[in-house]
Amino acid sequence: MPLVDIETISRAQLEQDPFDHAVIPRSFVTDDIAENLRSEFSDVGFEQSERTEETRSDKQYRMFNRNLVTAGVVDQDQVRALPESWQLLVEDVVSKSYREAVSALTDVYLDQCQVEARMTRYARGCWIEPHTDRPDKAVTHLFYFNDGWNADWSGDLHLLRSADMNDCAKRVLPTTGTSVVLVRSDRSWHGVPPVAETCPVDRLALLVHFVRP
Ligand SMILES: O=C(O)CCC(=O)C(=O)O
Ligand SMILES: [Fe+2]
Repeated sequence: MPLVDIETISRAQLEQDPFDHAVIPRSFVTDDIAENLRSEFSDVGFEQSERTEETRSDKQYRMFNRNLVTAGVVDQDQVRALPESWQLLVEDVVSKSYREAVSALTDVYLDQCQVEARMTRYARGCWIEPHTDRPDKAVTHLFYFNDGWNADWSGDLHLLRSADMNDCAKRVLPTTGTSVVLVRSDRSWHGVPPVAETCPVDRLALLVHFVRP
């Protein structure tokens, strides 16, 4: 039995403004499953990843990552160390039924794509500047795992009309069960402003990418 709600994902509403995306408030089969994944989100095994040079050729960011699936291959050493709920979730994100659900929702052909998946933690000051994602990332699915999120903490997902973080069409708080599907295009601007210094918790997410070979 999948943990992700295949029916809900495949039948979610694809919005066109500011670019093709869907916000899914309840992405797991039950609230108990979502809550269990939240409570078992890892707090070890993350590596800091940062790019903040002023002389820049690519997007700037700071976050902590734990890679679970790379180029379609599950990192068994990482995944075996996870609690059972997260092992099952990794099985879901590499499954055929999940891929078909995301394809049905987005109308993007994903059969040739390789799945990548990583857990991220954004501590205070972590962020990612506005970007559209690499062109080979056909579709991205972001799952969030915070037990509530105060809008004053910043660090929420911004869907943008341009490369300007202030040119924001929609904001999504990173609360448990919420997920967001983004269809990559030259217009798919999004970013996460820095998590506020007053924020008492890390921002927790699972990022799934369908990458064209
Ligand atoms: O964590 C998020 O909400 C977005 C992250 C993102 O856009 C990325 O890593 O490319
Ligand atoms: Fe992104």
